[in-house]
Amino acid sequence: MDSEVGRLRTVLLHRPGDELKRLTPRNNDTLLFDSIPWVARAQDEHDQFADVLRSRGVEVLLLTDMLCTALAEPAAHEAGVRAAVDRRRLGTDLADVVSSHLSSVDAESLAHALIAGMTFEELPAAEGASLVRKMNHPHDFAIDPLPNLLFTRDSSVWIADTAAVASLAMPARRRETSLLDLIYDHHPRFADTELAYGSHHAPVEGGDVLLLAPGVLAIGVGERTTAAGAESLARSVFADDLAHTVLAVPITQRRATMHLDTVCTMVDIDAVVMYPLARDELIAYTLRDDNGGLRVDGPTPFLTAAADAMDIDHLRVIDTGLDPVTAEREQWDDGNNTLAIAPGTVVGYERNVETNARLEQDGIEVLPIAGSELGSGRGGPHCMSCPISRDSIPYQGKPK
Ligand SMILES: NC(=O)NCCC[C@H](N)C(=O)O
Repeated sequence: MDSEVGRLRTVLLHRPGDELKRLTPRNNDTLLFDSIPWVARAQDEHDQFADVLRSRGVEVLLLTDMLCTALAEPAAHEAGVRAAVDRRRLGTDLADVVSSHLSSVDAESLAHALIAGMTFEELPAAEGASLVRKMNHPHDFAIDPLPNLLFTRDSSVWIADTAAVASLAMPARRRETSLLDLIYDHHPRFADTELAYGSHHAPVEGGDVLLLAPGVLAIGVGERTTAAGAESLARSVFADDLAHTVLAVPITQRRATMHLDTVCTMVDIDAVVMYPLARDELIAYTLRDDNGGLRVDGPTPFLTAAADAMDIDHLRVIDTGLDPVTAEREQWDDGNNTLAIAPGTVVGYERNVETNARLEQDGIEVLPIAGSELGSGRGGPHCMSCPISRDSIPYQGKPK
């Protein structure tokens, strides 16, 4: 997979489940949701998203199904139990109880515990006293839920035929990558898949990684991905021959712009939808391999650096919204966060009326989906999808 826009063949989604039912007004900020979603409606909206993709010939893999299949293998089941049980939180006695309970349950129940977490009152009864059990409220989490698993773009990103497991920055999301490790290591579908990066490296989240063109990556550096992460992913993709140029793009460190894909996504081979303020302000450092070392040039304006690296005259930019206020509102509601399913065809939230109209005016087909509940986690179609296979795009470079 060498672009963000080649015809989408296979994508990994996560249909939200009981983990969303764990959100309360007391924990939603820590768990990175802006409000408490209506879970059944969020599931309907997600089903509609998956159906739109299927109707266009995309194979949709669901993370829970993939995890259950992976966990059917005994080694994966053991690794899953280890990933669920935090001995520092539970203490030795209770950790042993929880481990032995989870070791005895089937793959579906273990997957449920890994995704939806477990409260203290849901733990199995056991002989003997546990101070930890006594001193925690029954509704406290013994295993944290993972409501942000919905945003499969962030936990892993495919570059060429390689799956790069991310290194997530926020404590509420860190354990997600252990589930991706289980799937990529143990699901038969990925037996021959090369793996890259991983959670032991400096922070990189997939929503910051955009495949601008074959061999060209842009990596946002901001609230989630650090400069060390961008440098380390650049070294890794150069060493594996997955890219020749990486653009490290500083983005404002705040929630509205937590990832590069919140301000810019590709909608065609040579076009992006972009937040106007970002268009004027974004810069990029250009990283290339220098005989095993790194060469860093710039900064230069992002759009110039991108066109140079992509070897095209210029990158077409379609603005979010109509006026600055509409643009700000629609950027917040993920108007920029489109998922391309082919060059010039994208999925976008229906609520971003002005941005979608601009896209259509510029010849981009928009397949609208509802997102009133899904959007409460602050992520759109691009965040909610991890493309695994796309057709190659025709070479766009200028004739030499
Ligand atoms: N690529 C993205 O922008 N993903 C959205 C992630 C939203 C999630 N609630 C988070 O804060 O990480």
